[in-house]
Amino acid sequence: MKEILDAIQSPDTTSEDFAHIRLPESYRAVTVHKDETEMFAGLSTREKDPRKSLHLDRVPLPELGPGEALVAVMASSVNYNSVWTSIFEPVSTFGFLERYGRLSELTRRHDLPYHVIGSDLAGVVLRTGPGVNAWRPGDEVVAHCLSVELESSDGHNDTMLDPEQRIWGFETNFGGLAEIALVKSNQLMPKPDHLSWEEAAAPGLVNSTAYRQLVSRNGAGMKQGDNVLIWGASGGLGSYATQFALAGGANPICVVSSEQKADICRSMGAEAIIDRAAEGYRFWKDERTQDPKEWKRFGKRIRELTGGEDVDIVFEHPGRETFGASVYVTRKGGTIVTCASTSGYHHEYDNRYLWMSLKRIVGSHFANYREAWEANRLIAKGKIHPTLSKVYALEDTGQAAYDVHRNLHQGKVGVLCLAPEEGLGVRDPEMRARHIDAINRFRNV
Ligand SMILES: C/C=C/C(=O)SCCNC(=O)CCNC(=O)[C@H](O)C(C)(C)COP(=O)(O)OP(=O)(O)OC[C@H]1O[C@@H](n2cnc3c(N)ncnc32)[C@H](O)[C@@H]1OP(=O)(O)O
Ligand SMILES: NC(=O)C1=CN([C@@H]2O[C@H](COP(=O)(O)OP(=O)(O)OC[C@H]3O[C@@H](n4cnc5c(N)ncnc54)[C@H](OP(=O)(O)O)[C@@H]3O)[C@@H](O)[C@H]2O)C=CC1
Repeated sequence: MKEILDAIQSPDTTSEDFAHIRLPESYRAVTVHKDETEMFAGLSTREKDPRKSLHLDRVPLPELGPGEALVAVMASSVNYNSVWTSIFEPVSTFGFLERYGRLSELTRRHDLPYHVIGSDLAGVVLRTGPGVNAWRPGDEVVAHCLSVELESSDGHNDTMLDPEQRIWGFETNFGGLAEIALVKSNQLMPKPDHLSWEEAAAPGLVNSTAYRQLVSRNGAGMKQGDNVLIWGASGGLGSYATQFALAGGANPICVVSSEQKADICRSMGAEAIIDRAAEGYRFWKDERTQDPKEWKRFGKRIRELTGGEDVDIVFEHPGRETFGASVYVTRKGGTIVTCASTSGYHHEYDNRYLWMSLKRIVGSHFANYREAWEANRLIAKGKIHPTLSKVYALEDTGQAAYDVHRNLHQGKVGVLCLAPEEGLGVRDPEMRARHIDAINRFRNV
């Protein structure tokens, strides 16, 4: 591994050198174990501790197949899907690996008693498999997390609709929280030159998801002037949704749960901010009963902030706890676009407010290659910035996932994999200098 790291850090290493570099037989990777899927049985979601289930193991290097690439991972980031994996909710990810393993001889590699997790990376291509022409050893890359087979016609208008669509490092093995990752070559995109490895690894999954959910015509198709209600506006998804709304001439109404988070939203340029903790909204009276008076109080607050207007788009992901309110506060003809259900996946809302006011609920999930590419291009052009707050060592990934699970973090939490320290990998210092305040906005807050 030292030879690989030295090659990456030397400016003189050629693609040819990378192509001939010796690959190790094994590498260090963050895993969950199949024989531990019941370890949290009987505990509440909150009590399930990722620090107990995430392991740093040495695992064998997988064989490289056609259309694939092995990438030396310099840095990765924690996504909420890794939290779900680590607490074995809503289902154990080993079911995904078993199902994928049944597909073909090649996919059988993924069905193992351990799952190498992680759905983001920034690093360097080490080897490419047969049929890969667009990428070469030595290319500095980030990887998006859409894995598709594309053997069916269904996915050929929009690859997210492929019946064999999977999220890499969640529904496939050999993910990015490791020293080496296995990806399909159509997951690769150029690493933005002005960012360090850990900064480049931070946006990927959430930036692409927020782009499809909010900006793309496959999602809400946001336009200039739209009022956009953004739940968790300083979190992983929300910190990018807020930037897209501002950059696209829309008006974000940012919901957060502390004054500190409100300050971060202000520093991004948002003006309309609701501190849900300070204002004490209780959309549910008890486990089964919602309180429409609270939806109305929330809607009034939005109208105060917008000069009397309701929201065109709700950027939804908390799910059960907020969904009834989200449907209520959307304007006539508006859109509730949802990609998750962090607080519970059985939603309840009053359907009269949906049909009588001609509102739409749109489901959105990750992004196709083109959408991920467009989202990454905006990062590379310095129009949208990483929201990295804190960086952990690979061996501390359990703590990093714990922070995200307990909502102790801001923006994104990074993980150094092969990178020995933060700040490496910047290839365009001039451009970086122009954007340094925005790049560092979330650091250490
Ligand atoms: C990028 C980051 C993203 C995120 O972070 S998202 C958040 C994390 N993700 C999650 O929380 C989602 C985790 N996944 C799940 O919970 C489950 O994954 C799903 C609920 C999404 C799906 O569950 P399943 O059991 O895989 O699907 P089924 O459809 O209930 O069962 C599969 C069997 O049911 C058959 N079936 C499907 N549709 C129908 C139908 N309409 N009528 C009859 N049968 C149907 C299939 O064919 C198949 O059958 P056969 O088992 O024999 O292969
Ligand atoms: N389908 C897809 O493609 C994707 C789905 N996801 C899913 O989206 C969800 C959020 O992911 P991500 O943004 O990265 O996570 P984060 O934890 O980084 O951010 C979520 C934010 O939501 C807010 N929040 C949490 N719980 C509640 C609640 N009960 N009510 C209101 N607000 C709440 C919090 O902000 P605050 O406390 O400040 O209000 C928090 O910062 C996860 O479930 C994840 O799995 C993520 C990416 C892609």
